[in-house]
Amino acid sequence: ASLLVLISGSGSNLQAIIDATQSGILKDKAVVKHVLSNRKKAFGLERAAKAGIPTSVHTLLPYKKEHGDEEGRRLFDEELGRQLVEHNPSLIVCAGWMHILSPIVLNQLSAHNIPIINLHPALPNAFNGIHAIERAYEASRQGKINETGCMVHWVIAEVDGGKPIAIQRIPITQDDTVDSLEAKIHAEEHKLLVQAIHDIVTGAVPRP
Ligand SMILES: N[C@@H]1O[C@H](COP(=O)(O)O)[C@@H](O)[C@H]1O
Repeated sequence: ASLLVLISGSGSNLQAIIDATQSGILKDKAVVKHVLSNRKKAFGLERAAKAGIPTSVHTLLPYKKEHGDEEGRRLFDEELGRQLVEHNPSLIVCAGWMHILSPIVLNQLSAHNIPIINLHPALPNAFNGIHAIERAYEASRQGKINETGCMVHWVIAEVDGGKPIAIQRIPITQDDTVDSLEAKIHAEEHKLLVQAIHDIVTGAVPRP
């Protein structure tokens, strides 16, 4: 199976996928065909280059500058969808991709039957959107929750709202700090994402 990975930052989850395709559970089952970032400075691009994986950068700002916010975003999304379809991967993986995928992009992908998944550092419908780890930590300090987690889900237009594929619950302890909680979540994410990709490309998890 060919994977196209979307990133915006450090790429530690991309690295977990690359390692798994080279010597882990994805060996001979999947390859990372291309890495696309919406940020030029994303360290994940260096990780991909080091692994010999083709990369590209597609940024929103030039579109906004030339066409204004709304039209710029629409044209950015249309071009993003066109590029993703052109690569024609078996599966698109959002691994730390921080741009909301609009129906403009998702409709192009479903028209070409290309499935897309996302990784989110919280449990389903608990802390959708940004700063999920910090918000979970704050809620735990207020005694509202004592666990959080991470999930891999199918992408739909509702941010982090798609059907979960895999979930990992993570306890929040009294002596946790935001940093220790973040470290716990990232460690689990690396395993959960690789396992979810494995289960999709081997057919253990049916496509939506
Ligand atoms: N959306 C969130 O962004 C983070 C990306 O980490 P990295 O893969 O860039 O290290 C992950 O925690 C992911 O859940």
